[in-house]
Amino acid sequence: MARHKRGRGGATKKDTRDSNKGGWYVNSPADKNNSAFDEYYQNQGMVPEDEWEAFKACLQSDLPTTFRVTGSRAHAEAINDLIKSTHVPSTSNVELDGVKYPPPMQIPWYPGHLAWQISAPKRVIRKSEPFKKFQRFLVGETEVGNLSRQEAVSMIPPLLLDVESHHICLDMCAAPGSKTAQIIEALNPHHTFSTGMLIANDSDYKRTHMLVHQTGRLPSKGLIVTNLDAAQFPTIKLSNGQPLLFDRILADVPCSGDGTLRKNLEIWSKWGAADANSLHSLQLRILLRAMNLLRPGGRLVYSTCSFNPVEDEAVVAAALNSKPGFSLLDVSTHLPGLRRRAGVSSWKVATQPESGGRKMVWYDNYDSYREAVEAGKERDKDVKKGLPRSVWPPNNVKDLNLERCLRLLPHDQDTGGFFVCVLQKADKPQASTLENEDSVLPDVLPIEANVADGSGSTSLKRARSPVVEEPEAKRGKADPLSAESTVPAVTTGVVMSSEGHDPRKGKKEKRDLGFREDPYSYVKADHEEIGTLIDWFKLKETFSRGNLMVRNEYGDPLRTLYLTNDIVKEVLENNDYTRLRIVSAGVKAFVRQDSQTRPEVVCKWRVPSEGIGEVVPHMNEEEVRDMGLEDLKVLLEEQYPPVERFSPITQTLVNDLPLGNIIVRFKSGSLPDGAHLPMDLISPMWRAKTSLSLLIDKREKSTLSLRTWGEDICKPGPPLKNGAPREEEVAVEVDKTRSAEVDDVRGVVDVKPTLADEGS
Ligand SMILES: C[S@@+](CC[C@H](N)C(=O)[O-])C[C@H]1O[C@@H](n2cnc3c(N)ncnc32)[C@H](O)[C@@H]1O
Repeated sequence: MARHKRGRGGATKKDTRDSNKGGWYVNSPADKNNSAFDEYYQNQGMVPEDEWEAFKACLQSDLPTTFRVTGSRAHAEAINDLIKSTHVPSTSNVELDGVKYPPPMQIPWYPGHLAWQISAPKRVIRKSEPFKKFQRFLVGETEVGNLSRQEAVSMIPPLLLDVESHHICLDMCAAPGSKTAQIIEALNPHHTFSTGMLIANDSDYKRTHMLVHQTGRLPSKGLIVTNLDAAQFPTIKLSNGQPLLFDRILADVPCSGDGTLRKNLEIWSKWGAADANSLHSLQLRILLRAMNLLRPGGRLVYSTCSFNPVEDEAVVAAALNSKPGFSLLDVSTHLPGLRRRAGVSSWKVATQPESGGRKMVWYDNYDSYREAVEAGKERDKDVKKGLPRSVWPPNNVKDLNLERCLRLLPHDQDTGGFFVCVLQKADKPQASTLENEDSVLPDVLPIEANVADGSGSTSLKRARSPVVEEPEAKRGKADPLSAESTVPAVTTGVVMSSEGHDPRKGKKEKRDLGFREDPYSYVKADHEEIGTLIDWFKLKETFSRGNLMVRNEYGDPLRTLYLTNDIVKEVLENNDYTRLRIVSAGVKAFVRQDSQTRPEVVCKWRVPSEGIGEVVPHMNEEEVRDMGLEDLKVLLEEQYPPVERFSPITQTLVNDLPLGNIIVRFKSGSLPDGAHLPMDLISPMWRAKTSLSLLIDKREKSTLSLRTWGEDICKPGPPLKNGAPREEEVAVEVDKTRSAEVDDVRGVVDVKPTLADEGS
């Protein structure tokens, strides 16, 4: 693959000049320049000539920080109001070295004005006290899931997906999960019980744990995280034997990422035409698989953070031509206030062959490219494998309504660059739907003849042998383009024997023995432990006691009980979890409090803070105990305050309570010391023999304190004695449970998003 030489830690000017034989200077990231990039996009014409300077200048400038107030929380509005009433005024008159900087501004096109942009540069944020305070607020609220740092343009695809609470959704390339979070929010709007599901998938195992981490801030009983190649996403079976089809699919595919040049500076030096060319096939295979998995009438959003038509319109055009019954949806009236450019219907294709000194070579069409390949002007391996015909505009390109695609150019609204479009599947099932899809050739064999024959026909033949360049780095072990790589149906389930023997079929199904996650099984609804916690928390009939799941083969409630909804249960019970490569499912609803071995503790389970939203709505109202803001102060100031430290009302209340986990509500209000709790707060608390403690971790406590008192009033807890927690040290147990989550993920502890991922 023709590429610019890449320095290990970022190429220096000298390095790159030395490596440059044909006059293609690759600059250091600091230069924010790449002449190949300029030539390529100036030739594409999608940035009008008279806007080139503005486009380029914007790309070379720093990207503003943007974030969203998460929408599924009842208190999203309260948090938004807090920003408006406290932080906007406090940052309104910031001046540094004679320059005035604006306060955070609401992004005009984001629904409910729940998204914000900070234009002040990082240097100013670091130096100015009001911005520093705002930054601390942002970090804390992001940790607890009230805010999500995300690039503005990256917020668009989930908004166009139009998710409702009953939808069955698939996020095919989901990590690190900023769009996944938006889909979860849309599935769980304020105060409604969602019956929908989201499968968030990524082919990179480590990155699926970023997803688990990210979605842990927005717990949902309708969530499954999987680790599969999206282009071969398996057919999921339902209990009636039918395949599961999705109402909504997001294909936010891997891409060359030149739309992120403002924050991923290393792309300046690495950029080359070959990257987009090599990604085209994978992107197309992912999109085609998504189309097969969509239900008739369903909606599919395809997006990239690349400007390149080869990764954008070319993929969409080839997909539309290959699958009848799909059309591009006109979303021009959606998201008013968002400045967007129409998708293009003509584009050019270039390569940068090494033999030509990496000079850009333009090909008008597939045939001229093949001639060059045969004449030895391109790479030797291109004789067998090279660019597919689908990277060029098809002859019927004008019939495809590609202008309905959206391209976001940075200088329009001071954002990153992005491409997005919405595909709608016709209501009536078409010939190539899921039922027969598994038996046909893999989706992206290069597409022959008809597209380029001028007929304008949407029917396509498959070529006999693949002529598709596949990015080596992205390719899995099995070549997905080979005829053997049909998409496997997942038919064995957790109900079957561990050997994967399917009694219905009388044949053995292969399991993925290399997949090292623990199994999933449901605890019997009449299990004694379930009965104990139903009695203890006074859970009503509305609580689905049959939907508590554990991570062991036998359904034993040993350490953690996860709650799922019915559709997730159906998927888990009818499909082999190793074939689906399920990394996590549901929400952590109950955790065993093992240090509490006293006989007086009737129920040894507690609700972790992530389970509160799913458990509390099913409790009898009187089981949620009210406490005052002054009690909250005591609980934050001390880790295990003795009962005598609390208000007389609270002392009377707890004296009547047995030992164990109780759920408390602190009413919104104010204190004479200036504290203000803007919304009711429901939290798990442990009633020990002589003390009380909040069952939330230190970071959550600090954030709560910052929000309510404007400062961190939490004091550090006492050190452990020989590692053994005392009865009062329950809060330490809370943190230990978090490390147990790391055990669950089997050694994958590197879950921090990289710079490139942030807000992608
Ligand atoms: C652009 S990022 C997705 C960003 C994500 N949607 C978000 O909003 O946070 C592309 C992701 O695709 C994943 N990926 C690459 N090849 C894939 C494949 N064949 N199947 C599924 N995921 C893939 C990468 O690991 C990467 O996490």
